[in-house]
Amino acid sequence: MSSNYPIMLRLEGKRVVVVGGGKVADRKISGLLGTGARLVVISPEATEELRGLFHAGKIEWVQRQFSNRDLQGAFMVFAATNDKVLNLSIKDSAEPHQLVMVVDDPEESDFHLPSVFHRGRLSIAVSTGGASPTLAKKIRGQLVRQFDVTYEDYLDFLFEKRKWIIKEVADTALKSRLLTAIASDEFLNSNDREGDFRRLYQELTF
Ligand SMILES: C[C@@]1(CC(=O)O)c2cc3[nH]c(cc4nc(cc5[nH]c(cc(n2)[C@H]1CCC(=O)O)[C@@](C)(CC(=O)O)[C@@H]5CCC(=O)O)C(CC(=O)O)=C4CCC(=O)O)c(CCC(=O)O)c3CC(=O)O
Ligand SMILES: NC(=O)C1=CN([C@@H]2O[C@H](COP(=O)(O)OP(=O)(O)OC[C@H]3O[C@@H](n4cnc5c(N)ncnc54)[C@H](O)[C@@H]3O)[C@@H](O)[C@H]2O)C=CC1
Repeated sequence: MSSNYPIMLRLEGKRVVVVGGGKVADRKISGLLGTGARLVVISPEATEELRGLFHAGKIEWVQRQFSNRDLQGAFMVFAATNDKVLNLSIKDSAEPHQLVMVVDDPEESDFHLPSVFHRGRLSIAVSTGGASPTLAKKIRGQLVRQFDVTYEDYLDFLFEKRKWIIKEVADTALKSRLLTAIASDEFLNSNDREGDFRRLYQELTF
């Protein structure tokens, strides 16, 4: 069995087409909100949530059955209807470069989704490779407790400090010591990260 290759996609401005407007389409769309993708749902029916998103201008809803031309210009496609034959034919009519997920056929899909949560810049994704989405969800629940909201501010601190270190510190040994130090539990749990960083920098440079 070949292994899957995890990546973090930047979808800003890209057309993402979800065919179907049921519970599964709904969950896929909610994971895509906030990515900046141009979200298009093609389906004669849609859930309450999807209708709400359409009325709020967050998604486009083409209220009719799927037609092959809907795939034009799509970067990513979810074949998420309750019609297995149609879902497969959507995959068949896509261009080879389009990323297609067939929600009821993992083997025919170019990708599948992990169970995800975000703490600001930190994203944690769990995948069981199709073995058990339920287990992926359960493991996510365990990690949510372990990686609490503290990480949100902490990641912002790391982001800013790392940018500063890369720009200001030329010495590679010092750079590496600083980057290692700020990624420690001491900084995670500190009440005064800025102060601790100043002190550490002084210790190491004077
Ligand atoms: C292959 C994959 C492709 C894909 O990405 O869709 C896929 C496929 C299928 N899912 C099915 C069922 C369920 N999926 C969920 C939930 C989630 N499914 C997700 C991902 C994936 N699902 C990919 C594999 C990920 C992995 O293995 O790690 C999550 C993680 C992410 C997301 O959807 O955003 C999200 C949890 C999010 C969260 O809350 O954290 C639940 C539980 C629930 O709803 O509570 C059930 C019912 C219980 C059960 O079956 O376990 C069926 C059977 C349909 C049928 O019975 O016909 C298929 C089709 C098949 O397996 O053939
Ligand atoms: N990958 C995943 O995470 C999961 C996948 N599934 C699979 O996903 C399928 C869909 O599940 P639900 O969303 O619960 O079904 P659903 O019955 O709630 O929704 C199906 C949707 O497809 C639309 N549809 C039907 N024919 C269409 C057409 N010709 N063109 C456009 N839209 C059309 C319907 O209007 C409806 O909105 C199920 O059959 C199941 O096998 C189920 C659970 C999880």
